[in-house]
Amino acid sequence: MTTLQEYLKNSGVYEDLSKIILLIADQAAPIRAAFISNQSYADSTNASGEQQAAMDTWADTHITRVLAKSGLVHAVASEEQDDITTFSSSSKYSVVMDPLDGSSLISVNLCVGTIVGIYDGDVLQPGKNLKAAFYMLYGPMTTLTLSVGRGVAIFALNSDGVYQLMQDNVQIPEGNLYGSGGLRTEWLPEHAAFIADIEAAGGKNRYSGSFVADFHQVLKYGGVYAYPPTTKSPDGKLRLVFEVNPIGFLASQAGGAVSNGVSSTLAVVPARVHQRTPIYVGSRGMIAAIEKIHHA
Ligand SMILES: O=P(O)(O)OC[C@H]1O[C@](O)(COP(=O)(O)O)[C@@H](O)[C@@H]1O
Ligand SMILES: [Mg+2]
Ligand SMILES: [Mg+2]
Repeated sequence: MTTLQEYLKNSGVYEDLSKIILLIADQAAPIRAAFISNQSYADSTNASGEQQAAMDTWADTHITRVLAKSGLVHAVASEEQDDITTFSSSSKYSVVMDPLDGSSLISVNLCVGTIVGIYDGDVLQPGKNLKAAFYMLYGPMTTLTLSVGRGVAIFALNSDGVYQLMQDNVQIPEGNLYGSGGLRTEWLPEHAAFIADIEAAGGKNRYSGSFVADFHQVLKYGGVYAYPPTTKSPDGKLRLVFEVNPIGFLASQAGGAVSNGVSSTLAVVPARVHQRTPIYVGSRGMIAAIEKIHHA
């Protein structure tokens, strides 16, 4: 059995970066334990104007507090915080996070997760500069899907509270599952044509309302997750910094791709911490197909 600690050591990851990854990964257990007493939806909204779930703020406060105490990072940018939080630390690392992704599913006990990216330097960097990207997925198992720039590995938290390696060198196969956000009546013609082509080829709709869960299915089975531009929201719904970059980095490390429908989002330099972007992420063939439609 290879543990997360051993994987990081064998991958030659710098000690301080490993410590940050291990520290955040270890918050999966307290986050899972908090669900039962944080089922409500607060009357507060986040910087994206979305109603916050009690678990959104609980996970955000908890992880931020743990990172502050550790002295291991100099800044955190969170989906649930208006501004970047800075710490008096000499660390060169900063963290971007969606502390709880899939918030609408908390009260129906479906799969949600925590998405994290780690930079050397500040947080407003393109996703291709990430030094680590990972997500914890709170499902039947607690899993951690991670890349430190040497491919993608999946770990599961075992009964001893140790993350054990389940799969290394994960590769996204070509596949035709699709999950698409947005109201069908608000899709733009290019997206509608893309989905129609997938369905005509026998593609199945797999969309749960949790980006991190839907992506994990695409990572394993192939296909595409999309939150497209719509007539009401030309930039789609997901945030570039906290959601699209870490997951897009993982997809690219697993032989897949990420795009805004026209080109890769990994090269985009974020102008604002909460900026949204349309996203298509998954099998290379799927991303090539949507970009071909836009370039036609
Ligand atoms: O309810 P919609 O519009 O389908 O949006 C669902 C999408 O929104 C999200 O819940 C946004 O993430 P948060 O839950 O972190 O806000 C994604 O996880 C999910 O894919
Ligand atoms: Mg999210
Ligand atoms: Mg969230």
